[in-house]
Amino acid sequence: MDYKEVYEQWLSNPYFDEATKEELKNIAEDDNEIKERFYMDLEFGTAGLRGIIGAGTNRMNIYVVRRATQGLANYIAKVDKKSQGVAIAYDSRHMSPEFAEEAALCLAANGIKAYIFESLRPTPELSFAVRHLGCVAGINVTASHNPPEYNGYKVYWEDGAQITPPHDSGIMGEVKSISDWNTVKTIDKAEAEKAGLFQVIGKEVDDAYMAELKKQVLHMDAIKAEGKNLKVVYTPLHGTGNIPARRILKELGFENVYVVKEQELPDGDFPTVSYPNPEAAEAFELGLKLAKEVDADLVLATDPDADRLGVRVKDKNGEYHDLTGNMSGCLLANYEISQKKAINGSLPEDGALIKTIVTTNLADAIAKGYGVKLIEVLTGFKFIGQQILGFEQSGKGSYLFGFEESYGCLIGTYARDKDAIVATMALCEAAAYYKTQGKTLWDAMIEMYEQFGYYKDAIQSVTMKGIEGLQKIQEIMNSLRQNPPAEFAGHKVVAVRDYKADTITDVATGAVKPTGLPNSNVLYYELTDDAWVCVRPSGTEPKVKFYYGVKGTSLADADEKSDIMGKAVLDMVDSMK
Ligand SMILES: O=P(O)(O)OC[C@H]1O[C@H](O)[C@H](O)[C@@H](O)[C@@H]1O
Repeated sequence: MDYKEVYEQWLSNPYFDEATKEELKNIAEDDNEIKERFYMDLEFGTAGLRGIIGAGTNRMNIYVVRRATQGLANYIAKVDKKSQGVAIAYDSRHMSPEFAEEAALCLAANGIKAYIFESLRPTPELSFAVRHLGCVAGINVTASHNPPEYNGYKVYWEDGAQITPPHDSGIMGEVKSISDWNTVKTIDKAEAEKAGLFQVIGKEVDDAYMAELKKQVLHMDAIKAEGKNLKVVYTPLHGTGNIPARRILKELGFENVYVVKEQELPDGDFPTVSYPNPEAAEAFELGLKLAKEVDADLVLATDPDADRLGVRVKDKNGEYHDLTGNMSGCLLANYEISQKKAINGSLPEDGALIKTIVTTNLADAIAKGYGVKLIEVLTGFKFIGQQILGFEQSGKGSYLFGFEESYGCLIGTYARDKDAIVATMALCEAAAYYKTQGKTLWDAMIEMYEQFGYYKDAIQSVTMKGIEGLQKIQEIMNSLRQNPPAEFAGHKVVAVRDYKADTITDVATGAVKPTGLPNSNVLYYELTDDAWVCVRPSGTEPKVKFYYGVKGTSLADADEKSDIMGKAVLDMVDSMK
């Protein structure tokens, strides 16, 4: 069926409600809009479904949510795990509670018990809840850090991580095979409750989650000594972090937590930011203003579903420094690994630090420095979660720390997705610990660079929206594959990794070896002088991402090299637009 036919079907099928039809009738004269909404079904990307809220198969609405849930229910029935139930959470976005309830009612109609949170909760708490309640799966209605017009649907399996093979293709296959909307089930809420298939959850899971976070503290002594002195500015960016982040800090003894008032309460319009992403400088504008007023040691911002944490830290001269996800991830990796070693006397023989392929090589240097294994996975925290499961199943491997450049990390294994609440806690703990030694977090950062090398990494993203944008992104990837660059900013390409073709080609010898990772549309250039460039289409936003990294001899040298590399990357992007 072409997009026009699908559009007509939505208009004529009694299954769809009148408001949806009205919305669709209003675009009858706009062929391009009809095409954008119906030329494809919304697909699972890096982190589940993500799309603009509205009517259409390529949009987020109750029908797309129900169909995805019916596919999940069919898969759960197939693997014979219906009795375990499914946990459901949602964030502060428009339609999030509605979509969550639709998902719960679809599951209930399929005889699967839904455990649905009473109000908004962070993504990591959902991941924890799946494990805690012994559910077979989890659903989180969130579009993470995307702009306000978006919503999304993340799916978790019983280990608490977002779905990876074989469950991802199994579930997606079930969703795709639903062609008749009338096979998508739902029931009344009262009926679902009566049948014991709709259970509201809240406090008990919250308390258990908090208890797990507290178990991750390494230096309660430092918190006791400095918790009352450390000044922290925190913003939940209108999302889910407000209550849990403040609760954990308060219960541990951090007395000076200043919350950015204008961004404290949940609001799906995200009125103070155009883009609620801690990677964007604007997310910190109000936080930094408050930090200067109260002379805070650090500024923390969690994204709307509180799985990612952005960080700014004050140095001894009172200047605030931006920490990228690579920097804060390494700072925490170094703190966690060094202190576990100090406290336990040694690290587990099979301890591992896990990062994604687009994450800084400083992580490799840290792992090497502590003699622990470094594991690289594709982009997506789900692949870090998958490694933890692998350790459990094989009995080999101990998880030390895992992080990504995009501000996600996890301490401990109580959850299997990145957790900005535990990261908030650990950064405050690390700040308290370094304060007991007369150091700031920025001092610790510089010490780490001195020990392991001045690595600097950055990213340039180019937004290309709609069908045309998608094609353009494919053209960029194709053109790079056909004409491999020989150098970037004077750094020669030593090897080309093509994760789609599963090849690593040594440029000098022509020798080819496999990447060792699943297929993915990613190109990675290993360059001379420890530099690198990587290109991949985003799986959550209409963007192509250019990541790059350099290694300098000092902070200033790394900055300069990074600027030059950034310019070379931008020139390349411009020439391809
Ligand atoms: O780069 P994208 O595909 O848009 O994904 C953006 C981010 O999405 C999730 O948060 C993943 O866990 C991250 O690994 C990823 O960096």
